[in-house]
Amino acid sequence: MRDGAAIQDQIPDNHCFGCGPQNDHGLQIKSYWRGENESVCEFTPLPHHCAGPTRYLNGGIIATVIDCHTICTAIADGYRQAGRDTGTGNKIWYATGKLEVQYRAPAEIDEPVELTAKILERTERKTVLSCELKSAGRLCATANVVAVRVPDNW
Ligand SMILES: CCCCCCCCCCCCCC(=O)SCCNC(=O)CCNC(=O)[C@H](O)C(C)(C)COP(=O)(O)OP(=O)(O)OC[C@H]1O[C@@H](n2cnc3c(N)ncnc32)[C@H](O)[C@@H]1OP(=O)(O)O
Repeated sequence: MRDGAAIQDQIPDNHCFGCGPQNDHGLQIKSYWRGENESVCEFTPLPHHCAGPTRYLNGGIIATVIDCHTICTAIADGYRQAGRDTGTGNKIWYATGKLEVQYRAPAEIDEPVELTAKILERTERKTVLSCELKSAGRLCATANVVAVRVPDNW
């Protein structure tokens, strides 16, 4: 279950490698709200996203999709807290202040990965989130992320 349009398709001017619709060479992940404080994302790896062994997903790609899914969730939440639809009015941006990933099991390269992010805490300047990444139903990575609000000229 997921709510509404993809968060990334509502955030303007995003050229990020992991989540920017404007980046033709990027991963272009898509995240969706699932209720008030939770969001989900499904990403299908390509063969060249592999680790050393070709059957497993590269750890940097795992960190990137977690980073982008959680930061885009923080951005969309910033708009929600301001009482606006995502992407409307003055731009709201967050950058990654902290990204702590624990790799618990290898993720299969030929299976989609499923991410679930949860907002744990929010203040004026930062949003703290947790994230789980699963592959074929198995928990492969967990993360703690601090998203810090940054100005438009960051
Ligand atoms: C136009 C902008 C575009 C932005 C890109 C969007 C692309 C779309 C999505 C892209 C998706 C991909 C996204 C990417 O890849 S973003 C690219 C990767 N990230 C970076 O390059 C960030 C580089 N760092 C900075 O710019 C600054 O250091 C930041 C902005 C992070 C903080 O700046 P500053 O130091 O001035 O902030 P502050 O001192 O006022 O603190 C504010 C609050 O934050 C808390 N805190 C700070 N750091 C940390 C930390 N390390 N751990 C824990 N907490 C931390 C701090 O305690 C305080 O909390 P509190 O004490 O108030 O409770």
